[in-house]
Amino acid sequence: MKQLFYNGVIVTGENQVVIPDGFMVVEDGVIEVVGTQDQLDQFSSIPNKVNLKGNWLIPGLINTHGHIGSTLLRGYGDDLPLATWLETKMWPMEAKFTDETINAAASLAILEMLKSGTTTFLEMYHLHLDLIANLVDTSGIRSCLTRGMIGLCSKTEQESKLAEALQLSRDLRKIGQGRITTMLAPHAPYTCPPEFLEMIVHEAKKQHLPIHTHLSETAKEVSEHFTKYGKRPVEHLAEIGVFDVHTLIAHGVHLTDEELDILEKYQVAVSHNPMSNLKLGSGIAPVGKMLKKQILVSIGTDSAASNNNLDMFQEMRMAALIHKGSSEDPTVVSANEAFLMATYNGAKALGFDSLGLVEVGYAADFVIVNAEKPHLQPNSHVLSHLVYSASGADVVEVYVNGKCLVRDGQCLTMDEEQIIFYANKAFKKLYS
Ligand SMILES: CSC[C@H]1O[C@@H](n2cnc3c(O)ncnc32)[C@H](O)[C@@H]1O
Ligand SMILES: [Zn+2]
Repeated sequence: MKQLFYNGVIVTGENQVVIPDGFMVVEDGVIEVVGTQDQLDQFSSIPNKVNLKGNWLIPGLINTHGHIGSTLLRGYGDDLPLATWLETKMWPMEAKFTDETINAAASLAILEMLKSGTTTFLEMYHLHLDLIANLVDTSGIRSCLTRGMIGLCSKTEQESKLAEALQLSRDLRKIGQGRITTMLAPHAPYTCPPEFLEMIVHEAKKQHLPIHTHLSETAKEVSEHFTKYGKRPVEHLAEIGVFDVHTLIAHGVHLTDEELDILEKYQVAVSHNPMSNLKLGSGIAPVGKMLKKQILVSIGTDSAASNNNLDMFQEMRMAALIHKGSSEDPTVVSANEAFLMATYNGAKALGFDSLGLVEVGYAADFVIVNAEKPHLQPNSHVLSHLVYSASGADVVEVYVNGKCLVRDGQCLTMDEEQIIFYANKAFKKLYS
């Protein structure tokens, strides 16, 4: 089906050119034409027309790191450092999770992400990934699903976790009409002994699967790693061969210049999670240095338990602001760089081809932002407003593969009232 979107402001291409009087033609989920209003006559016979009414049409946002399975732990365990938070709050609670908890948590998260303009997300989780995949399927969102593996267990258990991850990888890719991809996800070097990481690398190479892992999130974990192994985590993973396959690391807060050189050499991609890093008191990632080195930096929210929301506009804004403050240099992470990090860089980090831009030949994953909001006036500096002023609450419509998933701020594929009811019901059961 051909669709014509006209009378809009379109943010297009890798350089984020703003077309003030733009239109776009989509056919079978792919962007076919992007042009200016004066060329519109040739397309007037297309029967399915959407008047953008001067609103802004931008690429869908891409969240490259999170744990939507733990969304019901939002607000539980605030104001703690990572290790205490994981050991005394997250892990004991996650041990009580049932399929009902995961369904409620993941539905709530997908609803929140779609309504705030996220069209693709990466999930690292160890429980009921099959249920999460079904929600991806029915909601229409796009996802990279990774079965998180903690290797603090016997070799037999490690083998069974890896076997499950490989089986899930095969099965989940068949769901969601091509919208689901997978990676192998060792949780972190401090929860995955070297022999377990070697097993994972072996399979990743054999199955041509990328690797996703938490890395160097806190100073504590890095210093404990050095005491245990006599080297820093990045060197450790490089020696084990993790970076021989495409790797996306989450966080990368505590990295030396030598470690950044290694990440650059192996073209390791980074998911920058500034809000979670601030909330857990982990620190500020050296993103300015990463960008100078041409390291691919994308943006993730981490979970609602450490953020505490999944709004990629807010995350993008934080990514653009925080490095200016910490380096006392306002040129670090420009609005254009932050926007690219939240869109096209995310697509590349997750290994999706032809995704993350409003450009001919790209998947029609896009978002329409209400240009009439007071905080977006005067409405001429579109990219600046998108990064420094907008939030997910400004999103009015969301499309994935050309299919409308959110219209007038309402999700068409999910029952909001029911999801909120079940989230609170599951939450009460969990805490009773
Ligand atoms: C086994 S994969 C999921 C596992 O990761 C935990 N988690 C959530 N946020 C973080 C983080 O910032 N660093 C490390 N681990 C994290 C989550 O609670 C699950 O147990
Ligand atoms: Zn995480």
